[in-house]
Amino acid sequence: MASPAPADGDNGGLTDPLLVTATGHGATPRKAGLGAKGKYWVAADKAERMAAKEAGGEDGRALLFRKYKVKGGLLHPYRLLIIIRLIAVLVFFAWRIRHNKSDIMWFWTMSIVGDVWFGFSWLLNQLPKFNPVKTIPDLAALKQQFAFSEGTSRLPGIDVFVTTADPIDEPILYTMNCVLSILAVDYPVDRLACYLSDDSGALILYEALVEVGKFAPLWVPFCRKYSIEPRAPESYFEHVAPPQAGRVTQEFLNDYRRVQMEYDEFKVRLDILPDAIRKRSDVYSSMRAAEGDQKATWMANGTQWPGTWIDPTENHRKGHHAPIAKVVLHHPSSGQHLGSQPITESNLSITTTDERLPMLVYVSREKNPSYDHNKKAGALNAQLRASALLSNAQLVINFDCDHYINNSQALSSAVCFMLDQRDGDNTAFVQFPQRFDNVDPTDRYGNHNRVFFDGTMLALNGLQGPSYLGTGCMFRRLALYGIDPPHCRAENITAEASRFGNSTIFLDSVSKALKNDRSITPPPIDDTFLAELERVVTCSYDQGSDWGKGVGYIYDIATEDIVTGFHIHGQGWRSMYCTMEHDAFCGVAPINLTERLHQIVRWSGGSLEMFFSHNNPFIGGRRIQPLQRVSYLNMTVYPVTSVFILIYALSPVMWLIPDEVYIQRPFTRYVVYLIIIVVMIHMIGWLEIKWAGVTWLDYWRNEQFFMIGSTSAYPMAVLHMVVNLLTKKGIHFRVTSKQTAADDNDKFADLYDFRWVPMLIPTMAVLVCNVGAIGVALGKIVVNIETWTAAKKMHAALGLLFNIWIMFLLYPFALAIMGRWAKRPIILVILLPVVLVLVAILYVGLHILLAGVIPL
Ligand SMILES: O=c1ccn([C@@H]2O[C@H](COP(=O)(O)OP(=O)(O)O[C@H]3O[C@H](CO)[C@@H](O)[C@H](O)[C@H]3O)[C@@H](O)[C@H]2O)c(=O)[nH]1
Ligand SMILES: [Mn+2]
Repeated sequence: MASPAPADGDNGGLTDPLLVTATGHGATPRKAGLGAKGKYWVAADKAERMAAKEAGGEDGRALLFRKYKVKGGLLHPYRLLIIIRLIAVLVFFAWRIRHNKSDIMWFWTMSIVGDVWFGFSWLLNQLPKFNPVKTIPDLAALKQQFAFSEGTSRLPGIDVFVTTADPIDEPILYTMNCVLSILAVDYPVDRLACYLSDDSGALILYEALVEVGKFAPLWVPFCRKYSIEPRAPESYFEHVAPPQAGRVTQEFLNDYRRVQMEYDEFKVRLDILPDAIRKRSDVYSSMRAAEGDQKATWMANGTQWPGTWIDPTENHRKGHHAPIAKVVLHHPSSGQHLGSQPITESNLSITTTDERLPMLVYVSREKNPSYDHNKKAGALNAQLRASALLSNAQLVINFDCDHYINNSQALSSAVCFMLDQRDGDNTAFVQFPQRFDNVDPTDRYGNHNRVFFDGTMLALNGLQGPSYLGTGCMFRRLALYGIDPPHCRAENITAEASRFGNSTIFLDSVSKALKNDRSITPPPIDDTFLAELERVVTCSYDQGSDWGKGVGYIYDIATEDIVTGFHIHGQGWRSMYCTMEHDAFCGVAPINLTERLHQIVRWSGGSLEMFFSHNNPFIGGRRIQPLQRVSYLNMTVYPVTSVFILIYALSPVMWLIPDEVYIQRPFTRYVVYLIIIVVMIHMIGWLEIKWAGVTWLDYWRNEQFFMIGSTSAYPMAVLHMVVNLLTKKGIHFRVTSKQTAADDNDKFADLYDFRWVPMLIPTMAVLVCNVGAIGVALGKIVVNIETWTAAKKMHAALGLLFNIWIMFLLYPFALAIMGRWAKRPIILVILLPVVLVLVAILYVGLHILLAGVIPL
C-alpha cells in the first residue's frame, strides 16, 4: 500500500514521514535504495548554494529546494544515442526513397507517410527530454525559515479545492476521506481552508461534511499527536499495521482503539444518511402535504434543501438548482462551530495537542439547463471565486475527490518551491506526480503511468516546467487570474469588472491579492455576505467576463488541465515538479479496461481539441520556450500516430494473399533496418528508465497500453475530433466511475469485468487478424516447406516476427476478453497455440481441397 507500516517504534509507534526511506507505491514495491536522488542523479545547484551562503541570505530567503541533474555517465550516452538514432532514421528514409520498389505502390507511399510521421512524432517526444531535472523540497530549510507555530507563522495561506460530481459514481466515503486528509495536513490551521464543490447539489454530500465536522475534532488531533501517516482514516486503518500491545505505549493503544471505533461509527452514519434524509423528508413533507407542497428534501434544521431533491422537480434536480454556499467549520479565529458538537465532550488525552480545525466550506454552484457548466473547470472557477471572498489565500491546490493527501508534509513541500529565492516568485504552479493505491499488482493497463510521471515530467522540469495534470497541483492564485509573472508584469494592474465579473467584494479581493495585502481572518459572515458568496457561484457570473478564457481554469475543452497549464506557461510563468520520497498524494485509478479507455478517449480527445483551438501550441502562448512548445505540440498531436499504427497492425492481413507481396524490396534489408531503428528506441528507453527510476515492467506496460489505446481509444478520439470539426460538438465529460464491479472478496474484481464497447472493435480486429496471419503463415510453411528458397523462408520468419510482437503487445487485451478466466493466464498460453494450429490445419485443408480451383 501507499505507506510503509509505520506502527512500531516508541514515539507512540510512528515515524517521521520525512525520514521514511523505503519508497512504496501502489501494490508494487519499488526497489529500495533509489532514494530521493537515485543513484543516477547528482546535485546541480552547488554554485547556487555557495552563492546563497556567501550572500548570507541577504534578502532573507533561503534555498528551499534541491536540484539534481542526471549523471554525465548516463546523460551523455543517452543524448548521443538520441542523435545517432536521428541520423539512422534519416538514412533509413533516404534509403527507402532511393529504393522505391514495392509490390503495392500505394501501400508503399502510405508507409512512407507513416514512417515520416513516426519519425516526426518520435522527435517531438524525444527532444524535450534532453535535460531532465529533479527538484526535491527542503522541508528542514522551510521550517527553519518560516515558523510553523500559530500566530508567528509567515507562511502563505492555502485554499484547498475538492471537486465531486456525483455521490454514487464517486463514493462519498472517498470524498470524505479526501476532506479529512486535508483537515489533518501539517500546516498552520489558520492559513488553511478546504472547499468542497458538489456538482450534484445533493444534500447527502453536505450532511456528510457535517459528519466530517463531528469526527474531525477527534481525528485531526489524533493525527497531530502521534504524527499519523497517511491522514486519510480509511487508508490508515486498512493498510497500516495496527499497533501491538507491548510495542507501543498504552496511551497510544487506547487512543488508537477509541479513534478506530469512532471512525467505524462515522462510516455507519455516512451509510445511513440516505435513509435518514429520506425518512426526515417524508415526515416534513407529510406535515406540509396539506399546504400543497411538493415532496421536498429537508435539511436537519427543518428547512428545504435548495439543491437537488431525492424526488427531483423543476429547480431541484441535478442540472437545475439554486447556488449553495455553506460554511461547515468556521475559521479557527472565530471560535465557533456550526451547531455540531464534537462527538464526545472528553476527547483524547490531548492536553498538549492543538485541537483547532481549518475552515471547511460546502459549495454547489448554480445549475441551469440554459447554461453550459463547463464541467470540472466551471466547478473549479466557482471555488476560486467563493474562496476569494472568504479566505483569499495566496496559494490554491485542487484535488479530485478520489485522491487524498498521503504525506502530511505535501503542502509545505509545494510551498518550498513558491518561496524559494531563485525563481519562486515566477513559479505559477507546482505539480505532483499522480499515484494510485487500487491498481492491480502487475498494473495490467498501465495505470501507474510511471514513464510519464517519472520520466516525461522530470524532463519538462528541466525546461519551463511540468504541465498541469488536473489534480495535486498547487497554484499561485494570481497566475490563475491571468496576471503576468513579476518579471514581465505591467505596473498598476487594476481588477476590472469586464475581466473578473461584477462582484465588488470579489474585485476587492483581487486588488488585495495584487497588493499582497490579505488578512488571515475572513470577514464577518452575515446575510449580505452569504448572498454575495452565492452570487459568485451562479451560472451567469461568468458571462461577459474573461472567466474560462484568460481567467481561471480554461473552458470549452474536454480536459481543462493541459490547456490551463499551457495558458499560464504562455504568459511566461514557470512550473515545478515536486517529487517526494514518500508519495504526496494517492488516488483511485480505473482498473477496468472499458473505464480506462473512456478516460483515455477524454484525454486524447481533449488534446486534439486543444490542437484545433486558438491554444494550438504553434500559435498560442507567446512566452513559451521553444522546447517546451515542442513538448506541448507532442501532447496535443500524439493521438494521430494511432491511425498509422492501426493500419500497420492490420497489415498482416496480407498473409491471406496467395502471392508473395512485399511492401518494400529488398525486403530482408528493409526489415533489418527497421529492427535497428526500433531496437534503438528501446535502448534509449532503457537509459530513460534508469534515470527515471522506473522498472522494465512499467516500461513494458506503457508500450502495451499504447498499442491497445492506438487500436481503440486514440483513433476514437481522432474520429471524435473530425466529427467535432464538422459539427462543432465537444466531447462529453463522462466522470470516471470509481466502482463498477462490486465484490467484497476481490479487491481487483473490476479487472475481470469486461464490457464491450464499439471502440474495441478495431483492437479485436487486429487481434483476430494477427492470430489468423500467424496460423496461415504456419500453414503456408507446412505446404511449401519443400519448395521455398532460403530467402523466402527468411522473409516469412521476419514477417512473423512483426506479428508476434503485436501479439505480445496485445496480451493485456487478450486477458481482458477472457474476463474471469484471466485469473489463470495459463489458459491463454494453452489456448493460443491450439487456435494457431487449427487455423494452420484449416489452411492446409483448404489448400488440398481447393488446389485445383483457386491458387492459395
Ligand atoms: O462536471 C464535472 C465533471 C467532473 N468533475 C470532477 O472532476 C474530477 C475528475 O474527474 P474523474 O472522472 O475522476 O476523471 P479522471 O479521469 O479520473 O481524472 C483525470 O483526468 C482529468 C482530466 O480529464 C483531470 O482533471 C483529473 O485531475 C485527472 O485525475 C472529479 O473530482 C470530478 O468530480 C466535476 O467536478 N464536475
Ligand atoms: Mn479520477
